Amino acid sequence: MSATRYAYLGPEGTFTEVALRTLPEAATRELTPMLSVPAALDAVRAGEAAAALVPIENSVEGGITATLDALTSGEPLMIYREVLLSIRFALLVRPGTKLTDIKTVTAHPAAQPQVRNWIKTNLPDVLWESAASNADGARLVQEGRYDAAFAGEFAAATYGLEPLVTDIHDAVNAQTRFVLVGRPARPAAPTGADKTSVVIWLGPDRPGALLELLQEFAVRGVNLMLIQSRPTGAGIGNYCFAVDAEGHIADRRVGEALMGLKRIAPKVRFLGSYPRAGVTAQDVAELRHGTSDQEFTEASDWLARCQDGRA
Ligand SMILES: O=C(O)C(=O)Cc1ccccc1
Repeated sequence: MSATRYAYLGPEGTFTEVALRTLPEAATRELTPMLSVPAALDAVRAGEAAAALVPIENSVEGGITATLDALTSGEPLMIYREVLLSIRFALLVRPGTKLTDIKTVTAHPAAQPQVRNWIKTNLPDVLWESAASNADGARLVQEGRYDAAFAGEFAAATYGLEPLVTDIHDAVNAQTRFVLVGRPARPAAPTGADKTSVVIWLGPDRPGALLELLQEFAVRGVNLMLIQSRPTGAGIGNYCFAVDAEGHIADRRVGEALMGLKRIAPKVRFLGSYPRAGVTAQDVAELRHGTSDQEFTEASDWLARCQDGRA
């Protein structure tokens, strides 16, 4: 693999590939499908790919744990972009298969909570087995290993299948969030609508430790967009916390919150500051009045004037 390639969760025909192709820079890169999220991230760590696009969160069940864990452990990596994609599944079958023929279905584990009700209504006795990705499930149906796969309708042609049912989605407006991950480097400059991701280890049992963590953000008016606990692997009760916060590490209040965390937590891993998908700087400014660096500077100048008797 060449170091300029972008890796992604493959094989060909995943939602991840569709998400990757929405990035303008993907048009100039060779795109290399990988069999799993850890394999895609390891290709980046090994310098075999410049970056990898992987699914990290969906609006139905939250964090995609395999991705969070692969970012939390191993050689550090950083997130440089995010992509949001609305997800609709199709039930892909070998040509000629009818709904009544289907005894087994497959897809990526993150697909299951998004189609569970549909299965209950339409295929109540079916056996579900997980696949490495939705396109991998389609490939397994082509091979005859399962009767049907939930995947993007666009994957049908690649695997010689046909969409028996389309537009399957238990939750309205189900979205999946993907992140473009590279080796650590300076984050892109703030855009005014940014997100910062960190993982925080709080150490052995200490009453109020999680509250202290949250306070570092709350007292500075930093909004949190995701907090997910993950086992550290060191036994029952040992967790770290993956946190997404609004803002950029170069924003004063976000930088100060991270410094606060560094002081109270035994270990903090900075996973990057990057532009938010689907939100503009104007949206953020309207929603978060009083939190920009400029407003901080004005308030601090006013305080200095008060202290000097010049207010
Ligand atoms: O990209 C894919 O096709 C995947 O397998 C990951 C996934 C799973 C569920 C919804 C969106 C993406």
